[in-house]
Amino acid sequence: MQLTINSLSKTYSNGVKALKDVSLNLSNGMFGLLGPNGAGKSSLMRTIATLQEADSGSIFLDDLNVLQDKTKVRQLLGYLPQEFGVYPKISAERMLDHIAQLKGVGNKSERKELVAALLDNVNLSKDKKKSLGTYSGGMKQRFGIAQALIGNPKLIIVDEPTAGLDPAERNRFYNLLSQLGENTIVILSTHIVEDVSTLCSNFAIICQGEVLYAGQPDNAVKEMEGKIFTKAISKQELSFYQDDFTVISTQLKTGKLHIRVLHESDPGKGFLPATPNLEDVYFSNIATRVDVNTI
Ligand SMILES: Nc1ncnc2c1ncn2[C@@H]1O[C@H](COP(=O)(O)OP(=O)(O)OP(=O)(O)O)[C@@H](O)[C@H]1O
Repeated sequence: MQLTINSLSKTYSNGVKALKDVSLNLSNGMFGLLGPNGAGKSSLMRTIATLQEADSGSIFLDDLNVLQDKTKVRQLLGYLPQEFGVYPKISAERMLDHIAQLKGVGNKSERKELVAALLDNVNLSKDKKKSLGTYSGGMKQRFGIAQALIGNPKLIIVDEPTAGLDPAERNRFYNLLSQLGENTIVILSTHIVEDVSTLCSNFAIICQGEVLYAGQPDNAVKEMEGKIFTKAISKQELSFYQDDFTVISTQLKTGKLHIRVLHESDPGKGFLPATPNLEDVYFSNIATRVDVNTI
């Protein structure tokens, strides 16, 4: 399948331009949509999920016009929104059975089998009788994936799923997501660079409603080779370095400020060459729009 987004724009009634001429091409596999808070990720996800209108532009899932044929799109869609409410007193098993019924799985024994397979898939079988209100953040997210998988969706959208998960739960969630990508388009919206480097074969960086970069994580990192340099400085010197260099990240460690700069060639002045990573790609792109130095 192919998801083709062409020149999509959206301005909210308060004047915020959430999407500005966004164009992206997605194929089967995991696609990371990376951007800071307020970048426009959720606006894009909600538009693809047919939950809100765009002002202009088009989205096609193969030949299907997403912005017009909403009912057909919803039959192919699995959506895990950023915030989703659960009925606290109902068990995961009963809730999944109910959602499966709503999604048209009428036969009771078929539903039972489906729910058991889903619970097993997201590793919640042993907790299936517990009420959803007692679930941890990670368990809720895994339940969210289970409900999104009902009906064998061809397009799965997960909006910032790992925010707030502890490392073990995040790993469990990564493992679950990485099994999904092969025959479906999975769009993972996140502000966590590690989510993309761990899971995604393709990604885009979005900031202030615009796509700043689209490509493969490995290639993006390769393009940075020989251009990232690091130096430990005192905190007071930062503004001086910011005047002369593109400082893309700062990290305070044992009283020293470790800065990373983007520079076409060795800047000298005590800088050391550094091995680039996806965070460098991310910060060097968004540094053109927002202040990335947070001390
Ligand atoms: N319904 C709305 N009405 C007005 N402005 C909105 C609405 N929804 C979002 N915005 C604004 O649009 C911009 C993009 O928001 P959006 O939620 O799409 O970004 P995001 O990348 O998902 O951010 P976050 O990671 O914080 O969820 C922000 O400036 C936000 O305040």
